[in-house]
Amino acid sequence: MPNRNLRIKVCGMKYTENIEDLLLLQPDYVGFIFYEKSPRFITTQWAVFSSIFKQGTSKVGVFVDEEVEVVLQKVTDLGLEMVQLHGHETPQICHELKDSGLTVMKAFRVGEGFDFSQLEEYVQCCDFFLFDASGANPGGNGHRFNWNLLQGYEYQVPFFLSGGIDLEHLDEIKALRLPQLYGVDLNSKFEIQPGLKDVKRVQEFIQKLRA
Ligand SMILES: O=C(O)c1ccccc1NCC(=O)[C@H](O)[C@H](O)COP(=O)(O)O
Repeated sequence: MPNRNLRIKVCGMKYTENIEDLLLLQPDYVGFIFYEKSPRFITTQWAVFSSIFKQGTSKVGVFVDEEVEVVLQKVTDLGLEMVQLHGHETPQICHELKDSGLTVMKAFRVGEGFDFSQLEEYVQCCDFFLFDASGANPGGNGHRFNWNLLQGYEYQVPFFLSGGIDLEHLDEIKALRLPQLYGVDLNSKFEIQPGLKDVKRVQEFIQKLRA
């Protein structure tokens, strides 16, 4: 069976009109970067954003080694449905966030020699994992990693595939046979500039993935 039902997360959105255009495509998740060093760091007034979201698309806050209190405050203020932790957050931090009722996704950078057993202590406290590539920044590097390495993943926690995903990878993604693969995460390869997505290219990806 081809991977037609994969969820779509579009990450690093920044501009109101661009978000409105994207929402017409009904992505499952839209990610906002709350990491000041990222060129996708969200600076637009959130009040504008929160009013344009429709049912069916979840707002994801992406944090890097942020204080739990700060994360929780953002969740409350902005109505985030999920938090994506992209730093060195411990299982304890994930537990704290999950115990407060949040959906938690922990990101890991996968490369040669990646030890999947380190995920064991995250299994109980994460709803999702996100597998990304390494790079100079904690995320949004536009690099792919060797997806064959994911054959070594043996836990039940569903995961998002991430890292440099582009239109040219569609066939390969559809052909992946990874039982826990839940969704794909699109970011820099679909950008006109950091934080501004080429919505037509995202649309092409979604249509072709579902076709
Ligand atoms: O996108 C960022 O600038 C970013 C910065 C710091 C932490 C996480 C970040 N992005 C998180 C994501 O979920 C990205 O979509 C993921 O890293 C893949 O990005 P890309 O390689 O550009 O497709």
